[in-house]
Amino acid sequence: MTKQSLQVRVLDPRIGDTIPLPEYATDGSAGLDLRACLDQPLTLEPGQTELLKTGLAIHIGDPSLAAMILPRSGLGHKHGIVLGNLVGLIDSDYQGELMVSCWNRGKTPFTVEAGERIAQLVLVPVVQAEFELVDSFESSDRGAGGFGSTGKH
Ligand SMILES: O=c1ccn([C@H]2C[C@H](O)[C@@H](COP(=O)(O)OP(=O)(O)OP(=O)(O)O)O2)c(=O)[nH]1
Repeated sequence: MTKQSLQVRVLDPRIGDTIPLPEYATDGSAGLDLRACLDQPLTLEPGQTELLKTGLAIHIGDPSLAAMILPRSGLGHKHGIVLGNLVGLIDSDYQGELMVSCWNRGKTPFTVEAGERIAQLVLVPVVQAEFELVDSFESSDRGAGGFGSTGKH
């Protein structure tokens, strides 16, 4: 499998030392685990949202690519720790620190430890649209029917 080269800057000396660089957990993993680059453990109370540093910057560079920050399933399902922005979109020209908005949507406090895996980063292909203004569309099977128009729900 061909891998996409990705420029990464380490912004905190602990990355690559006490906090591992992001890595794919298995050969088939789609996401790179992002870790919390914290000075001390941080307790998120129920309903609380905090923007957490990762200590890393990436520059994707190619506008036909982007990256998405997605929640980790176990953290979200078992502990209610998801993303305050639901999904983070990293533009190909962004060069700042990767930040993770952590939201405790659960009912109990959750403590994030320094170096803990808090989210995952997925590289995705992007096609930019160029508008072609038209007065009407060619007819299609669905037409303008949306939101449950094909069945009961
Ligand atoms: O979870 C996230 C989401 C975004 N970003 C960075 C990368 C992205 O390229 C930049 C801007 O994100 P976005 O365009 O979603 O933010 P905005 O609120 O629309 O602000 P802007 O005016 O900066 O576009 O912030 C993160 O580090 N983490």
